[in-house]
Amino acid sequence: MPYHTAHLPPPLFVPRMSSAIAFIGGGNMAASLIGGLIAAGRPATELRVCEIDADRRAWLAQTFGVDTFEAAADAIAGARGVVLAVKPQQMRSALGGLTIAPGTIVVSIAAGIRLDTLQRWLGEGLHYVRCMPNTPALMRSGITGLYAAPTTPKDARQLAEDILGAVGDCVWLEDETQIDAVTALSGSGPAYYFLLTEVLREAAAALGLPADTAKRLARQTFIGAARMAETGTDVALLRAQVTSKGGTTEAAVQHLETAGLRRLFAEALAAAARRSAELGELFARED
Ligand SMILES: NC(=O)C1=CN([C@@H]2O[C@H](COP(=O)(O)OP(=O)(O)OC[C@H]3O[C@@H](n4cnc5c(N)ncnc54)[C@H](O)[C@@H]3O)[C@@H](O)[C@H]2O)C=CC1
Ligand SMILES: O=C(O)[C@@H]1CCC=N1
Repeated sequence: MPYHTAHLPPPLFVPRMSSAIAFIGGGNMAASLIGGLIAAGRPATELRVCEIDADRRAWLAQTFGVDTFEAAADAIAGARGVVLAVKPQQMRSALGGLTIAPGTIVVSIAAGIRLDTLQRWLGEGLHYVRCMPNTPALMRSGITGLYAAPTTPKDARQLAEDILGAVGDCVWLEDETQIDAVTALSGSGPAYYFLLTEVLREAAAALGLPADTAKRLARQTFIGAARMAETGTDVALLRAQVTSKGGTTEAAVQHLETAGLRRLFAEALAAAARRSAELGELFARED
């Protein structure tokens, strides 16, 4: 001890608040989030991933320069935030026997797993945020619905928003049950869009266009239309601008309306929301 400090008491140990974020599950959604966080300026050294698949671990380490672990306990040690990013059906076993330090922020992106279930599995003393992102997160064009109980501290909400905000927009929800509707709309939504693209290109091919040409036209039409919607102009107005009185669009739209397109989508979204709630019930019954 240097001479001039010899008479002083030893310094108090003040633990430095870790800024590390650990992912449990390093699949598609985790990779999108990790890519987004790194692009947003978070050092790869602050990110760790627990992934059971060895090839995937190697890919994650090579692609992002993050530390990877086979055991969740090693990945989460000292982390400030833990992102739960395994499939819902894999969650229970991924979290089995895991003890997360009190005060840690737990951000779940799993479909259909309620906060009360997570709390029962992982215990109290943690700060939970439930999120529903979507796959355009890969292009940093995602949108995520987030919910946290009113008592959740601001810094926990902020960390969740930093993570999901790195890959797109964030929308806070007032009630956890709204996550079911978010899952039905934006969570599953990219699939509806891709399905519509498939349906349109098949229909155009049936009208006599070469398959490749139909594919190109269908894809670019949606991309172009999405860019127009991105300006913020109401899509109903954009639709009206395409729809000439007595013209071709009117003929098609009238057919879709009469055939019950709106009802079909209302039923489809209701089915997705119902499934999300059902999964919530199923997982709530798991020990
Ligand atoms: N794919 C989507 O459109 C969306 C998915 N989600 C949610 O995101 C979560 C992840 O989904 P994806 O990335 O699509 O799945 P994924 O299958 O690509 O990734 C899951 C990863 O977890 C790994 N894994 C499985 N068990 C593990 C364990 N015990 N410990 C460590 N790693 C383990 C798997 O090897 C895999 O790499 C799911 O809960 C899903 O509900 C949320 C929004 C959209
Ligand atoms: O299909 C699913 O269950 C997940 C949730 C939203 C998108 N994919």
